[in-house]
Amino acid sequence: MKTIVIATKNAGKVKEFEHMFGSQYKVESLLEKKIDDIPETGVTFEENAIIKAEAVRDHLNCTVIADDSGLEIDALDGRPGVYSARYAGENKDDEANMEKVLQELKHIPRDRRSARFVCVLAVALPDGSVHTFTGTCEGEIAEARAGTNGFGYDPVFYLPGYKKTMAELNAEEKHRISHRGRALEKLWAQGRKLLLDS
Ligand SMILES: O=P(O)(O)OP(=O)(O)OP(=O)(O)OC[C@H]1O[C@@H](n2cnc3c(O)ncnc32)[C@H](O)[C@@H]1O
Ligand SMILES: [Mg+2]
Repeated sequence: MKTIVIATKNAGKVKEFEHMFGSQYKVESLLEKKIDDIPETGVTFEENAIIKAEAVRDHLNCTVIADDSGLEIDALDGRPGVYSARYAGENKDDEANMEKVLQELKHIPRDRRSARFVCVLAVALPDGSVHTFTGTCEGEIAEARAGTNGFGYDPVFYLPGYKKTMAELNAEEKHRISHRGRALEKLWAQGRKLLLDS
């Protein structure tokens, strides 16, 4: 089976990639490789995805996929955005991040709680090229956490069409509509050849 390297140390993402690449690839991540933390110095998801993919590609000399993602809240002018992982502090605490968002939106009524998840996948190839694929998922910030599936901000991300938070969907349902699922769909449709040829 072919191996695909995902340049992430986020266990929640790894689980989703394992699910999505399914039987076709053996997924390896930075959880089991000795690679220093890569500073995410970009100001856009795309810049950060490219930084992570290229750094790991240059280190391992193979095809690498990186995922930079986050939550954009309209009432907060798009924050936390690229700072989603460290919104409440350097230790990347999902609970603290959600609490901060809920507090900041405490007095914001339902019709002004719109938000979206964004995911940019960057595929860096050994020939030096890099290709990006973007997916988004629209929703609202709930007034309280609900659900235990998924990871990160999923318990506070409410999907009006489903009357559930992202953390109340099962893995299949999340992948069908999520920012990551949609970005991967584009990668499959437009960039699959990149992976097959590499
Ligand atoms: O950089 P890597 O090593 O991949 O891991 P990370 O956790 O730092 O990942 P990002 O820099 O892309 O930051 C993403 C942030 O957005 C959150 N996030 C991304 N995708 C999500 C999803 O599907 N559901 C809930 N939260 C998500 C996640 O919890 C992080 O706080
Ligand atoms: Mg990160």
